[in-house]
Amino acid sequence: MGILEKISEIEKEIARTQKNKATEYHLGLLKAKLAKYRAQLLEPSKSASSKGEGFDVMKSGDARVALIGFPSVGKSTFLSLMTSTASEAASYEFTTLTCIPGVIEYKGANIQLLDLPGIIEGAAQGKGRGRQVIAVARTADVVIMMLDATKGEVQRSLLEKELESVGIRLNKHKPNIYFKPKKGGGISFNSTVTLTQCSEKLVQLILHEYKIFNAEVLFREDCSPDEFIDVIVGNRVYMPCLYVYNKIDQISMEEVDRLARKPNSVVISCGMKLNLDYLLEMLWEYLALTCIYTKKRGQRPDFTDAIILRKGASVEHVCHRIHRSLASQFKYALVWVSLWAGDGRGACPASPLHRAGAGHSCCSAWCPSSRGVPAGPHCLSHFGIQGWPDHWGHPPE
Ligand SMILES: Nc1nc2c(ncn2[C@@H]2O[C@H](COP(=O)(O)OP(=O)(O)OP(=O)(O)O)[C@@H](O)[C@H]2O)c(=O)[nH]1
Ligand SMILES: [K+]
Ligand SMILES: [Mg+2]
Repeated sequence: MGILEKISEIEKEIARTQKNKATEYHLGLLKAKLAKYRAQLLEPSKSASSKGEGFDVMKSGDARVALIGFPSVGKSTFLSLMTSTASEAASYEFTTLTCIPGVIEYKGANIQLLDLPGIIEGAAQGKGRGRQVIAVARTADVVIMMLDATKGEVQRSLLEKELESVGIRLNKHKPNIYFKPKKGGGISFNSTVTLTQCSEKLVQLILHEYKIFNAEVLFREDCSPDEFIDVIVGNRVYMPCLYVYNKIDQISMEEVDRLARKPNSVVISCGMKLNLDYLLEMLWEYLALTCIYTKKRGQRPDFTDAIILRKGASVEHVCHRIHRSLASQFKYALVWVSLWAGDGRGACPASPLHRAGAGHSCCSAWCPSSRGVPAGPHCLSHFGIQGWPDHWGHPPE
């Protein structure tokens, strides 16, 4: 039996096994087996590596964002709109066949945006260019999962499943489990919290499946067996993901409202340039970047020249960015925190959007001020608005 068949056998068995106390160990074991086969599947075969051609785009700028989605959801249209790079867009599927990089300039940062071929169900197993696309996704700082607002929710769960199956964990944090394989001494198991999903016995069974008989395990969080397996397997990528529903010009305002309220989601129309500036703000937040400006005594900082670092960066990081030898001779720093730069939301004078005075006249977030009140056209910010769907009524002033 091939690996694909083994995987599908196990998946079927998991599906038909009722989840209860009596089957807990059996299910745990099945999941461990499944993770093992999937890992085998992803081991680069010699023939597959040669197919990576054209996808080896150099990382550049302050951060990298990958566009993942089914064919014809508007990924290339989006790249052409947000960057100075043109990527061919057309109404037929698989217009884009390779990875096309562009640069978004925002708040003084250069964000590399990667347009990629559409992926389909089975991508992780090598259908279409799925494997290469997913390999690129793993190198990104944030994934934008672009979805067609006119199509059903199933596209979202299918894509999530594809990414899950290759070890990409979306909007999840690394499980707080300490795990250290040892040379001897058996398995020592401890937890600092009450566990409701895993037990010592289950942990042992799973470890044995991986032929690990000596290890130290400490649960600091009430994790599931899947999360524990992730820790053993190791090479998981924990990545922020923004779900972007495009083509909202084609759906009703009620539907737009429903989609916009989903977690980690933004609604846009590339065709009519709706809500793109809000998307940029969200992207900035998900990238967790921060602008740092240096200033001379008695002078204002130069807001057009930022040092871009990840949030949480220290003064030492800043020193290293300025010059390699600075940190070792460093004495002290005066640090100001500016409110508009601090939360990444306010009007940043360095933002090309704000400087150009584009849009942003109405509330940019999805109606944070009108909880419970149905959303309307006033909730959408514009990015040089290019039309307005008639079926939404009057556009905002
Ligand atoms: N109505 C509407 N059409 C859009 C919008 N954005 C893109 N399109 C159209 O959708 C079609 C597909 O756009 P592409 O940008 O080629 O989509 P893609 O995701 O790059 O497609 P592949 O490269 O084939 O995977 C084109 O005909 C676009 O004009 C939008 O906001 N509204
Ligand atoms: K297309
Ligand atoms: Mg495309």
